[in-house]
Amino acid sequence: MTLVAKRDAPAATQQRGLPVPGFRYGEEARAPQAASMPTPLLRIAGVSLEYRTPERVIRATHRVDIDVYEADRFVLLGPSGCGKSTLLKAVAGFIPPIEGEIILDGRPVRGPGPDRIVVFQEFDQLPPWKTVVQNVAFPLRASGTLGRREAEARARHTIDKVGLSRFADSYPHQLSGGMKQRVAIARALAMQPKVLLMDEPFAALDALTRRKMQEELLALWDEIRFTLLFVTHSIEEALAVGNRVALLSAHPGRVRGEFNSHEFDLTSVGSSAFQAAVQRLHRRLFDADPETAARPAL
Ligand SMILES: Nc1ncnc2c1ncn2[C@@H]1O[C@H](COP(=O)(O)OP(=O)(O)OP(=O)(O)O)[C@@H](O)[C@H]1O
Repeated sequence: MTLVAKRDAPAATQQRGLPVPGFRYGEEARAPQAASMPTPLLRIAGVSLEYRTPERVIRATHRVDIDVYEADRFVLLGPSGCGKSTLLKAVAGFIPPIEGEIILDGRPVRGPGPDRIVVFQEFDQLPPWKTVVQNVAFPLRASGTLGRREAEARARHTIDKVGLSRFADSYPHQLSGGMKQRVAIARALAMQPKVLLMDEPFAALDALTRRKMQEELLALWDEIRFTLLFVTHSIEEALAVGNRVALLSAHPGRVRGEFNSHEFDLTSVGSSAFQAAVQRLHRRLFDADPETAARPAL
């Protein structure tokens, strides 16, 4: 695991598990010269977010700075209530920052848009009366993005990309959980978003199913290389799913550090290097916070 002060190599330049040119592993790793870095696809710059109720103002995040590059699997990791979901909602365009700016592909985010799609936990709840192709085509039609024929063609193309063309005319109940997740992600990818947003998508699942879903997600990323912003409060999940992890402090969320985790995947989970990384992140998350120091790694 590499700790970097600010930002790390974009996934587009990485092979999972292989060193990135210009990077060294270990605590002394340095980010390459700014001139050699591509422009971030998503820039969260000094973003503070608040909720206002008649009684009080709740600050959810405080001056968060994060750069996400194309094809990153970028994870927001932090304890419950640190503002991860709020940050994701702000990127989705549902909550405007009270200070700072969110910039996607050079343009400030001013509201929701089809260039940012949230994949919800309920990927197991695809409308059962629609076939896979109908499920994937539905948002394209409902949003007025494409007409019937074009939507079906795009849906079939995307279903092919996620490796489900043999099941295009099947119904959800004929698919495994992992296949349903692929359909849900295909539905999002068919909209050709710039970033996929996932908020604790596997939190409600049992350990085995969760692992299967994580495998499916990573396999899909290997094939398609979409850009992912993923929220979790599980340190293990963050290290296994992400190539970069931003650690947020307890309420209000501030970035406590950024970690390069692309040397890990699900096969590393039992390794001593992985466990050492978990411990290090755990200390980093909780050490300076006596109230939460006693909490176990999730
Ligand atoms: N609609 C809301 N109105 C007022 N306060 C809110 C609202 N939603 C969230 N909050 C507060 O904002 C803070 C951040 O909440 P948020 O849900 O973003 O945290 P989180 O890190 O995603 O937590 P968890 O891991 O438990 O989902 C918390 O203190 C929470 O109580």
